Amino acid sequence: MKTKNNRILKDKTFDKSRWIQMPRDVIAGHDALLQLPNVITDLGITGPLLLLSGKTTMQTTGSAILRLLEGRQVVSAVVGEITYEEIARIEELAQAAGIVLIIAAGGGRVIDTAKVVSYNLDIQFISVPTAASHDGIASSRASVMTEDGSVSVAAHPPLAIVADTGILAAAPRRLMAAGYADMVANYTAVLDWDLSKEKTGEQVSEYAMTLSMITAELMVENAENVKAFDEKAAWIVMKALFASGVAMSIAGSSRPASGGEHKFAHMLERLAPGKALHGEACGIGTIISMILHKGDWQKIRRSLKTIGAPVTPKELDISDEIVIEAILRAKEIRPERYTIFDEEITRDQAASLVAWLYEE
Ligand SMILES: NC(=O)C1=CN([C@@H]2O[C@H](COP(=O)(O)OP(=O)(O)OC[C@H]3O[C@@H](n4cnc5c(N)ncnc54)[C@H](O)[C@@H]3O)[C@@H](O)[C@H]2O)C=CC1
Ligand SMILES: O=C(CO)COP(=O)(O)O
Ligand SMILES: [Zn+2]
Repeated sequence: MKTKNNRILKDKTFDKSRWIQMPRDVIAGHDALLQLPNVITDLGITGPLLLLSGKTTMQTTGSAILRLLEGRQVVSAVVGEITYEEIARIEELAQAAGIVLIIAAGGGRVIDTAKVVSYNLDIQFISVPTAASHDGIASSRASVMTEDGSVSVAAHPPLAIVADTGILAAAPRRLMAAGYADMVANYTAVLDWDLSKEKTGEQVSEYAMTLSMITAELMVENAENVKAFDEKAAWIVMKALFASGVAMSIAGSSRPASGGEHKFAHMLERLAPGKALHGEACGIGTIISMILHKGDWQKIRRSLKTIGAPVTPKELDISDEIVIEAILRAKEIRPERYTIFDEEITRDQAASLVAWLYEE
């Protein structure tokens, strides 16, 4: 792994200064993908490119990108699960081909993989989301699956984002509903950060908290518009996903967008792999967390129901027992991150929390 001077600076903790990294170019809207060649030219990048995509998305957006970049040297690779092994495989490929820029076209896992490889090899990357399913599109953090569960690691934010609302609107509706739920999760993520400040003295960023909270509020206010799952809806959700990513970059951690509801979601993914999309699990975690915080959980539940995101384990084909287990074991994920799930919850309490999910 290369260690450049700027990496040393970036990783160093300064008492009185902060290093915030943000994307430089953001191109969003109808047919935005067609601008990709211009974006690369604008960035002044010449040399071999690496296109990363998923199994499905390589055949659609990935292929379209290869056509758009005809005449340039492009190596392509399909990314699987996001694990350290997979990251190492892509790093070897990038180094062997002398790659100067990565283009990540896919869902959250593809983009997170590119982010980590970009950071580790000090190569820039462009984020081309194919689904409005997560708020990692712009953030400088990545979530990596390990044997001990999900870990949040330092990564590069994209140098540019090319978000084509036509592509996002054409993706399965379930994906945009998941992105919506990942945003609604910001409500309880912020409440947990505040709770941790009170209980553990953790430092918070008021700016990051406010920005994160606004994105959640905008989602709830726009539930009826998002429900259409058209390009306008993609635009609304995309803007919020972007802003939430910026909140994470300001904070220098995923804290403003990931609290106990995310710890629950990561545990659920471990206990019932492949059943729920990340955002879907976070949505259910948010309802549970809001009940624990004694906040307006019905508002969260109503808004998720409006856009068709799941609000019960049954809708995800997951048993109530597994969800109870995920509530009780959420604290095992990132124990250093204090949230309401780290307070004492008995099995009976967890069971009644799950029962509340089914209440009309
Ligand atoms: N770094 C960060 O700040 C964040 C990272 N994440 C991470 O992102 C991941 C979740 O992202 P997701 O996109 O939900 O998961 P994902 O990357 O697994 O994608 C979900 C599914 O959607 C498919 N898909 C994507 N675009 C499609 C399209 N246009 N048409 C048809 N199928 C399409 C993918 O092939 C995949 O099967 C998790 O690993 C999560 O931890 C989530 C939020 C923030
Ligand atoms: O998913 C996130 C925000 O939506 C952040 O990811 P982590 O929960 O892995 O920190
Ligand atoms: Zn999330």
